[in-house]
Amino acid sequence: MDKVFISQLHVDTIIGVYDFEKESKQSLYFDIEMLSDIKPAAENDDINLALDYSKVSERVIEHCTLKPVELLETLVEQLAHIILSEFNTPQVTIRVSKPAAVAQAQTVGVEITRVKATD
Ligand SMILES: Nc1nc2c(c(=O)[nH]1)N=C([C@H](O)[C@@H](O)CO)CN2
Repeated sequence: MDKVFISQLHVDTIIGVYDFEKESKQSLYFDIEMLSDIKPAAENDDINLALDYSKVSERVIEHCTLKPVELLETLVEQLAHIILSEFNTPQVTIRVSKPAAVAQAQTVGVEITRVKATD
């Protein structure tokens, strides 16, 4: 199937295990890939038939700045659930990077792939 993707979506938010991390925002970067049949949107040239990456981006930013969590794992599981339940995609892969977390590394993070539950 085709994919709609978002690359390096930047969100500043409170995230982390340690006390000092709960006092100031840190940068997270999201790479998101969503399976999508793009043919209906392409054939009709209609945004209403497309998986709108702008709306997904807005929703991710909104959620990240709502209620702080400690782990990247918690955040990406929440986001995968939101994307699969609110948008027309059967599978999402989310990779989140936290570049300031480990000084000796370029970046660190977590990646998950989740599929929509079938009835
Ligand atoms: N697998 C994970 N490991 C770590 C996380 C995390 O969210 N997932 N978080 C931290 C701390 O918050 C760290 O970012 C502070 O430097 C450590 N390990």
